[in-house]
Amino acid sequence: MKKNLIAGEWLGAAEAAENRSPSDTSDLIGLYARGSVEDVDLAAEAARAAQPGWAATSPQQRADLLEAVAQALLARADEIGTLLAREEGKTLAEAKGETIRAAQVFRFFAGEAVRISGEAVSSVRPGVSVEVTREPVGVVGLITPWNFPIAIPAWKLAPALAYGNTVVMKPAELTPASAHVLAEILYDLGLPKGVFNLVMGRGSVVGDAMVKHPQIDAISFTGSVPVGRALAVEAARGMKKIQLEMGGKNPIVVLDDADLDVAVDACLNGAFFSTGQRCTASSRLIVQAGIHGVFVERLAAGAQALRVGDPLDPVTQIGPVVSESQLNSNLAYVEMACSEGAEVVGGERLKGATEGYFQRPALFLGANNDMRSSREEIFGPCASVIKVGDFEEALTVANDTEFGLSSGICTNNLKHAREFRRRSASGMVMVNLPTAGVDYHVPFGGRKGSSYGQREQGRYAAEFYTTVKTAYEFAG
Ligand SMILES: NC(=O)C1=CN([C@@H]2O[C@H](COP(=O)(O)OP(=O)(O)OC[C@H]3O[C@@H](n4cnc5c(N)ncnc54)[C@H](OP(=O)(O)O)[C@@H]3O)[C@@H](O)[C@H]2O)C=CC1
Ligand SMILES: O=C(O)CCC(=O)C(=O)O
Repeated sequence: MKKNLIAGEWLGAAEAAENRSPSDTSDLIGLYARGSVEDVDLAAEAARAAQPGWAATSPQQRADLLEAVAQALLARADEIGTLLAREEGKTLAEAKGETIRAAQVFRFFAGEAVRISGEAVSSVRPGVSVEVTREPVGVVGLITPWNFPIAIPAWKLAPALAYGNTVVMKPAELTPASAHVLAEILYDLGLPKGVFNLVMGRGSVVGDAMVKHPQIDAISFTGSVPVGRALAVEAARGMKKIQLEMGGKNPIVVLDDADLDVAVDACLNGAFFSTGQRCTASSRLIVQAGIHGVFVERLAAGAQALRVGDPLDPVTQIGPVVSESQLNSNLAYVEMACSEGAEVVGGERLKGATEGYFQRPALFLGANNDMRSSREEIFGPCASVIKVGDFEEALTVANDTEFGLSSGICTNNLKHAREFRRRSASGMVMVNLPTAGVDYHVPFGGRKGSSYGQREQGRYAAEFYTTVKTAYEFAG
């Protein structure tokens, strides 16, 4: 059994969860400890005890540690990428890319650790000086999803450690292996005990205990809207800081003047790569009438030509869906789109060489924005195609959603590109690019029902992982 890392020790558990590959259910990756409420207690206490010491380390020590993690991830990118592809199902190229991205995140925050700064401000009172500084929040709880099993832990953990916090982390039970490797790397690098604690297990047990724990000061969560909302209520009860990254129903507008190749590539990539299992996936393709016919023809041909299969086979472009329940949910949305009047192309379950959860990418043609299949996040390889008359209608439809994570436009018209960037009600806007696939060093997050609290990633991560102190001094 792979064990939890709590207070610097590897601790087993009474129960273990099987980690099986979604592309081959006979491939048992391993048994992973299923932690308990008591494990959360131990981890939170250990993190609390370790926090003052960790905050007192020099920025250079923390930077060196984060840089060493980056190097370890890079040195093992092939091995970790293969493990990640096996446990989550994204292709080997995507999984290796994600591992490298995790390393880049650690390297970025190694730099940030030595750049923590404040402000000296003139007081309005004579003889008084004012200084604004940043301090760690304390103990942070990180609850991470299955769709980016190493990058999301990395972009929560690296800033947490860089700014002097200690951590209790719970990865998704579907994909604990990548997070476990991260824990092994930190352990092998000799991180002081209690600074980083890994508690694997069920969200309803471990995650729930984390958000309720009095020794955990802040929670950073990525996952579904219902769980995120429930955590926010619980965090408010305990007066904890909280940051939520949740769903999306991200639009790409394709205008008549778009470069057809660029638009088709952006939509295929945004909608279907990583099996559509990205909160930034392009799930609503909003297409102007003049280009609609030729665009749909090219898009449908492209979607049907995508090679679905074993993520470890280098020719595969689309891996399996992550789990049977997610596949069943996707298939129900395919049926729903059909019964709502859309013309469905693809979307059926595929038989692979192995027993896995393979699904052909699905397009819901002739959809409108009122259909449930166009409004609810599916989180699979499914995209609605919605025809519109002009730019204004496209923008209105794009913004007509309870979400607001990422949005995109394909156009060669500078005025429309600029207008879209200005008036899109989303946290991230892409021009001639897929809505998914973001840089690691700039803020990530959305508006409306997609996100809550401060932004993740880049320098903006400091807003969540630090707290500001304003000090006044009278020099006499
Ligand atoms: N924004 C995003 O990137 C993601 C969005 N999603 C959306 O969520 C849907 C369902 O996916 P799912 O994995 O079930 O998402 P969840 O929100 O259930 O899971 C995300 C994380 O939260 C944990 N969790 C679950 N329940 C609780 C709880 N009561 N208290 C604290 N933590 C909890 C999970 O643990 P565990 O899984 O171990 O039980 C996991 O670590 C997807 O179809 C998709 O729409 C999913 C993943 C990522
Ligand atoms: O699009 C990306 O690069 C990141 C997506 C993401 O963070 C997510 O799906 O949770």
